[in-house]
Amino acid sequence: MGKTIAVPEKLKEWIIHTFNRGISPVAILQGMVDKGYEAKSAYSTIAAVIGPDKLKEVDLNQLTYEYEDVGISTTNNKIQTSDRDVNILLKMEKPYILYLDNVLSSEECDQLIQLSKERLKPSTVIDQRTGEIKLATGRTSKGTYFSFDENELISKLEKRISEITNTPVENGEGLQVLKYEVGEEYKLHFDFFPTNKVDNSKGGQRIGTFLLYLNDVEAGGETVFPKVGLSIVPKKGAAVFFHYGNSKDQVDRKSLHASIPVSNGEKWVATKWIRKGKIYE
Ligand SMILES: O=C(O)CCC(=O)C(=O)O
Ligand SMILES: [Fe+2]
Repeated sequence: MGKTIAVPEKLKEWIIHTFNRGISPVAILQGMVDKGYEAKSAYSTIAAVIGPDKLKEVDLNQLTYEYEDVGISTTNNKIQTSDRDVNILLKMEKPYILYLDNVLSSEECDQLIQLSKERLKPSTVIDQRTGEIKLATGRTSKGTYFSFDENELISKLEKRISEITNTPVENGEGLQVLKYEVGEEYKLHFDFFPTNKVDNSKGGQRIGTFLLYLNDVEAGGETVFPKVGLSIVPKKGAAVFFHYGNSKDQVDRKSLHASIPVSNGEKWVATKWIRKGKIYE
């Protein structure tokens, strides 16, 4: 026989009301955990009110993120790499975020933009009337990838990122460069993979993102973390590093983020997603 638990009347009403509004039991559970309920007791409470079968898919392990030491020493207000001193402008613990300046020189930013420009292909669409491929109007967002160790500049940056983040270069995915024009954005998202879609043969889950700002943006284009009300203003040569995966394969949902629309000028960024283990041999 299952344990009977006494659920306060108000809480019971709230759970039933929320469930009847179409909110999924998992979201109700997440909401209770976010409000401070312990995951297991929130689970038993909801199970007692609407039935345990509704919570079958829930992975309790993913409900509360355990913060671990990321292994980056920040006591000197800077991080020393073999070719550069990087300044720490901001530190946040939960989620773990560092805003760093002087990560790239102005020349390195320009070089990376230049190299990317050559490979950005204008977005195309198929003309619905004639079937011909034509340039898309209004869709100007573009991106490109550099493969691991692709050229001298990329290798130098990969080494620097690895030293700053204290992760092996082999854990980093190929650098992605994105260009946003006025009005373009990157809507709210997580960078980690859905926890049931992790490929352990390729380094496993993503655990961190190293985002480099390659130019100064005239207006807009901030990287925002709405769960903690943080907005990072792009600055040429600066970078934001956020960490969201631990040794228990949990992911930090506080790392939700977006790039808000550019309102004036353009925005260039380079992203390196870092996995838990080695992607390449
Ligand atoms: O451009 C930004 O500020 C955010 C980019 C981003 O979230 C990503 O590349 O995953
Ligand atoms: Fe992202």
